Amino acid sequence: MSLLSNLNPQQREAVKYLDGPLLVLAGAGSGKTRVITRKIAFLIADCGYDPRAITAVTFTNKAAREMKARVGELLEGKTGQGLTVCTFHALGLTILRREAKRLGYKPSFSVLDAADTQAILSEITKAPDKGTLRQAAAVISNWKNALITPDQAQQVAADETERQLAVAYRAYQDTLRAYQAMDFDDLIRLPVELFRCDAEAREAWQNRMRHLLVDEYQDTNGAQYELMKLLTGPLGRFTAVGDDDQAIYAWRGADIENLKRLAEDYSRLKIIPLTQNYRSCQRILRAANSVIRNNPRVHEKNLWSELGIGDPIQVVRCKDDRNEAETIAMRISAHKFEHRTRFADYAVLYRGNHQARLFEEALRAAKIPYVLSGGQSFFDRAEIKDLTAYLRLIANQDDDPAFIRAATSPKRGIGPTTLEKLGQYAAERHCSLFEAAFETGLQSRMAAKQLEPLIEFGNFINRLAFRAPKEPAGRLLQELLAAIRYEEWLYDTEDERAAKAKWGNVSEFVDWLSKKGEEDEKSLIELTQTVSLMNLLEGRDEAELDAVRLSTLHAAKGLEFPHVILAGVEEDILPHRECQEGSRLEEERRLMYVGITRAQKSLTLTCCGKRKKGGDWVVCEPSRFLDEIDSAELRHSGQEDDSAAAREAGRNRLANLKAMLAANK
Ligand SMILES: Nc1ncnc2c1ncn2[C@@H]1O[C@H](COP(=O)(O)OP(=O)(O)OP(=O)(O)O)[C@@H](O)[C@H]1O
Ligand SMILES: [Mg+2]
Repeated sequence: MSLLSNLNPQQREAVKYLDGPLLVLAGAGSGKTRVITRKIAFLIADCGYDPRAITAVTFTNKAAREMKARVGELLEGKTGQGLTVCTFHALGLTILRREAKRLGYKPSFSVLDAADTQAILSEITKAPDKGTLRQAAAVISNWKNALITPDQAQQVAADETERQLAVAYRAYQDTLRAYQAMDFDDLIRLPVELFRCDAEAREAWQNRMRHLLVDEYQDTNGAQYELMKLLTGPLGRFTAVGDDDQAIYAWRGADIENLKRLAEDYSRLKIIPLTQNYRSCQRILRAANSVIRNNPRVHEKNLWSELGIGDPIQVVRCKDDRNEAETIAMRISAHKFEHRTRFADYAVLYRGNHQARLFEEALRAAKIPYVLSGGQSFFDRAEIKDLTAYLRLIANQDDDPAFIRAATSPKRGIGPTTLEKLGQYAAERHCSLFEAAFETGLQSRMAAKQLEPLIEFGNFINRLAFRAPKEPAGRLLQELLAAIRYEEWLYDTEDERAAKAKWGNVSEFVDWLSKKGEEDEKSLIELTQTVSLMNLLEGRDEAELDAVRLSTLHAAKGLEFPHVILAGVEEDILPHRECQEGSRLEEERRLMYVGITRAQKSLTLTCCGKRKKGGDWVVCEPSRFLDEIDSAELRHSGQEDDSAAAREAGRNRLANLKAMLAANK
């Protein structure tokens, strides 16, 4: 197969174009991601590029894995060895691992996740509640993403609150440095800082990278854009693809202005639009177009499709949230039976994580297998965080948060008083907790009973740290778990069911790390840094299960499913209660657009008459976005009609369905 077959003329042009910077600006399902995958294979197989000279950036680790696999298939045996496909953060991590020393870091620095950084910020700001803390974290993160230093933040601070935040920002950065730790924003910000002031490093990376491809460009932030510019040099050897109508990460610092900036910064920028949609039936596409038309748009796109008209879009009104979940489960069962599909053909998408619980319950009750994405990550579980604390400390003994967590789980006689004394001593000596534990000065301040477990713990970590660079990660982990008697501790402190579940997670984590260590030939230290990144947006690899996908709208970006159920299409949910006007409402509308355009063959929108919120019933109204779809495309049904006749009809349908399912067994 030619690498240029099954592409339309515009796609083909985009794949072949190598004369300068290129932006493919096009609507959902128009084949942007396909252009990237093909172009990578084309550069390697037809243009003779060394795979090591090509980097592609995707939005999630999962998307990266899929893209890499797809390129592998396209290359049909030709080797793509050395090709980099990863997220912006993983790319930053790769750069920093090699260049850490130039920035005054050791290569085994820690990567902190959001929970760790919030804990540090909470110490610094003494924020009275979670809301204030989150806000402080957001302001600082925005500064970092806009490449504003603590000094500059102090200068531009508009009022006393901002001035205080700027002071906190500096303290926060100093703390991270003392811990030899970086947060997610640093993974982008620091390479930019390096490349801006170190011409040698910059040129080395520019020479190494012959072409950079960026998917979902509309959701990059200022720092990511700067990194892309610095990496691709003045010639702008890149292909960016994106859709301004799908920009849904402004709340995390993404800046849609980056699309405009591209045209301003590169006078030679070539822009290729794509207009044919290959994903969705016409009705779905018309609905998507009619919703997004209500946003003021710079780039009008009128997507069309040849995939037939398709079924009307179902709007199902449910009595309440529980009934919504049950209705969805029932409809999936019935639809699957009728159309002989797979569970994996269905996705239930929703605005907020809290909506997932009822869907999980209903699917479980109906014996429908499901996978959850965008929810609480596997890596956020307490038992996994305990283990990663050990790993982080083994890699980097300056990491105080990891020290505290590892030293106290399982309990080993290092209590709060010991830690407080140790902390005071370390602060006076300007050293890490780990280092302080071994200092002779500490002995005069602590009883032997307190000191002993500290020294023992320190020696234990030292022994593992010595072996970590050389030995297989899996074996080391097994030994670690046995030595700290983690399983026993779980059974001592938790009830049996919880302990069993947690130990199951730990075992799975160890298997996962061992496998990854072998596959990628990575040491425990490198794996540890990667684990923090896994937290960012998604869970671990889901095996290829035949299961319904439960996902937030944000996490569904770039994906497609034959049958999509968009749940909770109600005022105060979608659009979200806090996003009722202006640019925030527009972002909600884009979220709705992203949701609709995930569907290939059928789309169902559900909404409830009332919902339980904090123990009380709240009356709900259908979303204004429903009114934006031409009513001729919609077919309404549901239980709003609570008459005896309607209930009777509902019961009959349920009985019929049960009979059908029984006959199918
Ligand atoms: N020329 C083509 N011929 C046939 N199928 C195509 C073509 N281009 C793309 N497709 C298919 O259309 C679907 C959508 O493509 P793709 O995911 O690349 O779109 P996209 O623009 O990246 O969408 P999104 O904006 O949602 O990320 C995929 O199933 C892809 O395989
Ligand atoms: Mg895509």
